[in-house]
Amino acid sequence: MSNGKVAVLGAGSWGTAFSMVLADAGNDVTMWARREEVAASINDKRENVDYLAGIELPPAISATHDPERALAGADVVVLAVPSQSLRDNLPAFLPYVESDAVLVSLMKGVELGTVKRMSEVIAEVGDIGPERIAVISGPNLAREIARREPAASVVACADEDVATMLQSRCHSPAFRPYTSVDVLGCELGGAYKNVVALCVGMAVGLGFGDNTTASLITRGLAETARLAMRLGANPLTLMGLAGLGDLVATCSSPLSRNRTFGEKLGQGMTVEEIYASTRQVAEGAKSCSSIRALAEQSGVEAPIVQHVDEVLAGDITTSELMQSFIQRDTKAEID
Ligand SMILES: NC(=O)C1=CN([C@@H]2O[C@H](COP(=O)(O)OP(=O)(O)OC[C@H]3O[C@@H](n4cnc5c(N)ncnc54)[C@H](O)[C@@H]3O)[C@@H](O)[C@H]2O)C=CC1
Ligand SMILES: O=C(CO)COP(=O)(O)O
Repeated sequence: MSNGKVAVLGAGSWGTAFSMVLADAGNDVTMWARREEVAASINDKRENVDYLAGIELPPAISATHDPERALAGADVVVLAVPSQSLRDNLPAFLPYVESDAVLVSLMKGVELGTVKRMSEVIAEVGDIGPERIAVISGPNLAREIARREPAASVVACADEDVATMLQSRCHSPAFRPYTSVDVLGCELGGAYKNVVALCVGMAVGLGFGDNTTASLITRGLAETARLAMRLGANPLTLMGLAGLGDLVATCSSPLSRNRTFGEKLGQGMTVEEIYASTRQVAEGAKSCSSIRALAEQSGVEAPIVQHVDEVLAGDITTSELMQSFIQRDTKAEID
C-alpha cells in the first residue's frame, strides 16, 4: 500500500534520484519536468535520458509538464530546481499546493541579490510558516543514490514532528535519513560545500595532490562553521552529514559537478567554455557571490568564497588563488 503522494518539482539528476528514494520508500511520486520531452522520457522509456541515463525508474514514478497535475493530492512537495530559478518558478507552483502540504527543499544554494537561503525564499514568496518548510541535505551524489548505494542524509525542519514524518516517508532500503531542527545549519552546509568543492577542483586541475585538497577541505569546514555559527547554526550540524559528510563527498568525487567545474578552471578552461560544455547546474559558481556577500554583511572572514568568487569573476587566476591562500598573513588555527 502507498504511503501517500509526493510531488517532486524538478526533473534533473537529484529530483529524479530522490524520486527513486521516495518510490522505494513506498510513496507514489509525480514529477514535474520543465520540458515536455523529459516527462515523456520518464513515462514512456522509464528513464530520464537527459539527466540520469541508464537508470531504470520504478513504476511508482510518473511525470508531467503540468504543475496542477503534479501537485494535486500531494501532502509532501519536494523542490529540486536550480536555486537561482526558485523564486521565478514558485508562482507557477504555489496555487496548486495543498493548504496543509509540507514543502521540502533539496536545493543547495543562496539567492543572488537577497542572500536568502532556499527555505527563506519559499517562506517569503509563499507566506508559509516554518512548520511547513523542510530541507533535506547530506552526502547524496545523485548517480550513487540512483544506483541504490547505501547513503545517509538529514531531514531538517523547525517542527521536529514534521521532520520525523518526512524521515519515515523517505527511509528506503538504501537511504537512511536522520532528523534535525537546524534548518539554517543544514542549508548553509549544503551551499558552502559547493564553493569549497570548486576550490578543491581548481587544486586538482592545477595538478596538486592530497595535502592541498585536505588542507582546503579542512579550512573550508572551518570557514563554513564560522559563518553558520555567526548566523545561529548549531556547530554540531557542521560536524554531521549535512556539513562534513557532504563536504567530503563533494570535494572527493569526480561525480561532483562543482568539483569538475573547478577542475576545468584549474586546467585552463574559461568560465564561458565550461558553461557551454554542460547543461547541469554547478550551484557554487553562482552562490560564491551570494555567500561572500552574506559573510561580508555578517562581518565574517571567508577567504575561500572570496577567492573563488574572484576567480569566477576573472579577477585572479587559479594559480594566484592558491598562492594567496598560502602566502597571506598567518594566524592561529582556531581563528
Ligand atoms: N545532483 C546531485 O547529486 C545533487 C543535487 N542537489 C541540489 O539539487 C538541486 C537541483 O540539482 P540537480 O537536480 O542536480 O540539477 P540538474 O542540473 O541535474 O537539473 C536541473 C533541473 O532543473 C531544470 N531547470 C533548469 N533551469 C531551470 C529553470 N530556470 N526553471 C526551472 N527548472 C529549470 C532542468 O531542466 C533540470 O530538470 C541543486 O540545488 C543541487 O545543488 C543536492 C544534492 C545532490
Ligand atoms: O550535493 C551534491 C552531493 O551531496 C552534489 O554535488 P554537485 O552539485 O557538485 O554534483
